[in-house]
Amino acid sequence: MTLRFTAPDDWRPRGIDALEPAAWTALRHPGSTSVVAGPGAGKTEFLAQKATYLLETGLCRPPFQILAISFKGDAAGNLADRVKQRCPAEFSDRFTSITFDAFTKNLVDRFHTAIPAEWRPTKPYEIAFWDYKSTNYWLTRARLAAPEPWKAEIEEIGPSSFEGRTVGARRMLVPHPEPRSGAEFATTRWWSEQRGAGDPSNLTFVTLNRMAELLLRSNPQIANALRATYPFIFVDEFQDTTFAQYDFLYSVFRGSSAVITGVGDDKQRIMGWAGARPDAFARLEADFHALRVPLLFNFRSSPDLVAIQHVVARALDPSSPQVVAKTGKLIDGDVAQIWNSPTCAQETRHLATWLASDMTRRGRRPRDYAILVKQKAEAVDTELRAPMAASGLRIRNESALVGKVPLQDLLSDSLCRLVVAALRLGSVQRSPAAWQYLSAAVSALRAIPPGDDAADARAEAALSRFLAGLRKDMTETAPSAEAAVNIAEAVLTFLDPAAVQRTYVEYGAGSLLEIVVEGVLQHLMASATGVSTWSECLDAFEGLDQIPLMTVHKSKGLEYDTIVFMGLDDQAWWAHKPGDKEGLAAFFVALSRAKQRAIFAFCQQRGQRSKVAELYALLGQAGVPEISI
Ligand SMILES: Nc1ncnc2c1ncn2[C@@H]1O[C@H](COP(=O)(O)OP(=O)(O)OP(=O)(O)O)[C@@H](O)[C@H]1O
Repeated sequence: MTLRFTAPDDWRPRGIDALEPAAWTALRHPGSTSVVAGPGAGKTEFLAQKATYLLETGLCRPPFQILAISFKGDAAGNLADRVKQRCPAEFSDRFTSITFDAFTKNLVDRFHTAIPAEWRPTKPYEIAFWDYKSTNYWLTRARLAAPEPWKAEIEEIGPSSFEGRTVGARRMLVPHPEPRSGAEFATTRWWSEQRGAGDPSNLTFVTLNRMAELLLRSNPQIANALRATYPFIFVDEFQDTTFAQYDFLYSVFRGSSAVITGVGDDKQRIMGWAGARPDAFARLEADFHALRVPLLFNFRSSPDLVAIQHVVARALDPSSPQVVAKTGKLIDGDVAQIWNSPTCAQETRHLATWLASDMTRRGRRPRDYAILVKQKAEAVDTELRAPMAASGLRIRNESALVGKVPLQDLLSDSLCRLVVAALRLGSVQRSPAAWQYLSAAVSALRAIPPGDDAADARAEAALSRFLAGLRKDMTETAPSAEAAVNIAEAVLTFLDPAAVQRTYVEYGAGSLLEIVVEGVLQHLMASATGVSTWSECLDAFEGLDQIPLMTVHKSKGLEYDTIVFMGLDDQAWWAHKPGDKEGLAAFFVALSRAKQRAIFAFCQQRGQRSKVAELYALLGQAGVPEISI
């Protein structure tokens, strides 16, 4: 098929009215760019437009591709969807949107035998997730095993930052030198144990990042192939780039003709504990000669909320520019409030009744709201269930793990979305969006070349036959955990896991697919229990009528009409110290998820507010009223 390209000067944004002038500068700049902009500036949208521009103008022409790297699966999926909506398939199929972890894992899986033997893991290997407690225990053991002079240094290493900072900042070398410090001793031991202590190897994603960097450093021909495939690299949320991830980009693309576009906001840097570099943008500008372009619009929040955000933004960075709100205010009364309640029972009861009445009064859906917490979403989940139920509402903890995968990540996973689309089509006669999504995916899974209409028609006919059978089964069988497993397995067999693995780059040859399948089955079984129709089961699966509850960290990149931040007190913010930028940034992230309204709930029974006094002072400075509940 011959592609028709648009002349760059004639190209216009797709799906939105316009781009702000600075966004045009960043879009057209031929070299690397660092696009720094506040919340709601449309950074993700900018990447979707830039991808469309490069593909449709032929500045990125076949066989070259764009590699877009995000940190979370839902962000990667969201960006891929936006590009698909904005540009035709013959262009968008050269846009790869993937998480950093999936990308590096995929390289390790594909080129396993090219990893130097000293560090090569078993095949297959397991994915390891370490929590605070077990990392702490591991560090204690490492300290006891360490030579005397290094024990004190290892004792100083914090369990939360060990992987991100200590391990992530070091390269795997061949031959690996003898450690010269406590940090090197602990790092080498960490890798050696993950690789070799058991069979199979048990690797964390940071270790996989490091192995991928080693793989490419030791195999210039693979690195060259990667550079030749992807002349354009996008990185979303660039402020969260870890030492390990930045070093991967540096090692592979520095000195090549690769054009890197990093977008992000230093004021939303809340991943320092996980190893995010404090100087990611500065490094991009120095190492890749990136042009810095600030964006100055906010498309998300109403003007009054943007004014409150600006007070917090200035506390984080006194040079923060005043941004222009492009969305109007749609509510009456305060756009932000602090609620002060004497007891937890009083607070949760008030919240539930207020949510129910606000939803009715404004004709809003549960998913227009989000309850945010600093941590321990499970505890708030337990506390809120009964009062919410009494008001006819349900909440769901999106941070909860389903098997090995957080619910939020599961729902945005490609395979999970395909299963849901098929089950939706099995439970109702018509769902054009689900059909379109599924039939396009089936065509990709069956590897049908673009333009082969006869093969497409055959694949569609097979899909229709499969769905007719599925619909019959779902009509004849009432939802139950057992029935849910049976129908999900039928869908998975039809999709063909091997084809899924070949088609979706994130699954590579490793265990992610199994983790997702296990999560889908487990969550579907739970959703099929206590409902009378399959549609209700799928609504429960997707949480359509449930108010999401999540940590601030999980809320990054998302937006809601109204956010309620619960637990703005010393107890929930136990680690916060006045002046701590990362805590203030978390507060800023929470506040800036709101389109129309932000509520901060303080309960006297939960804790004091001396450590967090500065956050209340900022709200006071911004004119946010405090209401007694
Ligand atoms: N040029 C534009 N015109 C109209 N709406 C836009 C434009 N760009 C973005 N939007 C909308 O504004 C909202 C915020 O965009 P987006 O999520 O891309 O912001 P962001 O900069 O990534 O925000 P954050 O850093 O807070 O996650 C979205 O609803 C998006 O659809």
